[in-house]
Amino acid sequence: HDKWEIDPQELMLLEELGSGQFGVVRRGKWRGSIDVAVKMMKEGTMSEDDFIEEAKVMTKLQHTNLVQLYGVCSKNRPIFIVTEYMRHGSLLNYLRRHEQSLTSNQGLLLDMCIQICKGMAYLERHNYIHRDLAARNCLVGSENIVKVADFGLARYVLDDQYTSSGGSKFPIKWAPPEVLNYTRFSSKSDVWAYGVLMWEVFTCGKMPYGRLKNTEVVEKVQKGLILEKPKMCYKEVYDVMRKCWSQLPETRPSFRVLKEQLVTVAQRLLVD
Ligand SMILES: Cn1cc(-c2ccnc(-n3ncc4cc(C(C)(C)C)cc(F)c4c3=O)c2CO)cc(Nc2ccncn2)c1=O
Repeated sequence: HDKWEIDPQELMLLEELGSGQFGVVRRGKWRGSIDVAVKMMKEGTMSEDDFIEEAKVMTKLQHTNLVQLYGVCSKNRPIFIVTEYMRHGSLLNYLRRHEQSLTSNQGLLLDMCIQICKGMAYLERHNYIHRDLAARNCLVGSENIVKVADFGLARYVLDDQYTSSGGSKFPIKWAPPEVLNYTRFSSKSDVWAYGVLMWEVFTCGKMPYGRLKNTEVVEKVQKGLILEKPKMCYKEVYDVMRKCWSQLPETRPSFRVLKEQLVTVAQRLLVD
């Protein structure tokens, strides 16, 4: 019995949550009571057989700050990917919608960053690379729980506009020099993206580098230009962000080290 195979008859599909990279995603109920999100994979968007193989590994990645993959319905087409449901949707939309209340609450913003860092430190420990970490790919649940979503899925996207660094959908603004030049992904390229994600959090969802075109960002990043300190961000927090943007991957801290630094900063700031 394949543990990661879900019987579609045990699923009840409810309202649409949005349409992501691979097609429509709907809220659902699994076995009558478990809240789930169901991705219904549009044909031709993903290398399905490779993904189904990888799903066996992904279901084993379990952490409070990772959106849990419950399993797949792979016996018919389109295939369904069934995950944990997060009621407040993407972190990017959440930041933009709650900007007023969030600007005065640095403690909460820092806590969100620490939660994501914990999820990423778990992936790092398991030598698992996200490849598209950004606020749009994190989700918010009840009680300000934040989780990393869609980790590792980038490997199965068939759209070259997304996969090639020259493509229109490639996440240039979250990519370090070694990814821009050689598409060399690693946990340290995830760390660079995490620094940009921290910047997104402390600007309540602004677009990094504003209206600069991707080509201009590539040039500036390679020259060592980095994102400026968000107005409402403590200097100690910005100092951590900057470490994520070291030109050389080996000089960037690991997520394990980042988590310790952020917790220390939080303790010092929130005591005062
Ligand atoms: C689990 N989950 C997923 C989603 C949801 C909905 C639509 N598209 C997506 N997305 N978004 C982004 C995305 C990105 C990728 C990359 C390979 C990394 C490029 C691959 C995906 F497959 C998705 C996807 O499916 C999601 C994210 O997987 C929304 C939820 N929740 C809510 C709640 C309220 N309103 C809206 N959504 C939720 O709980």
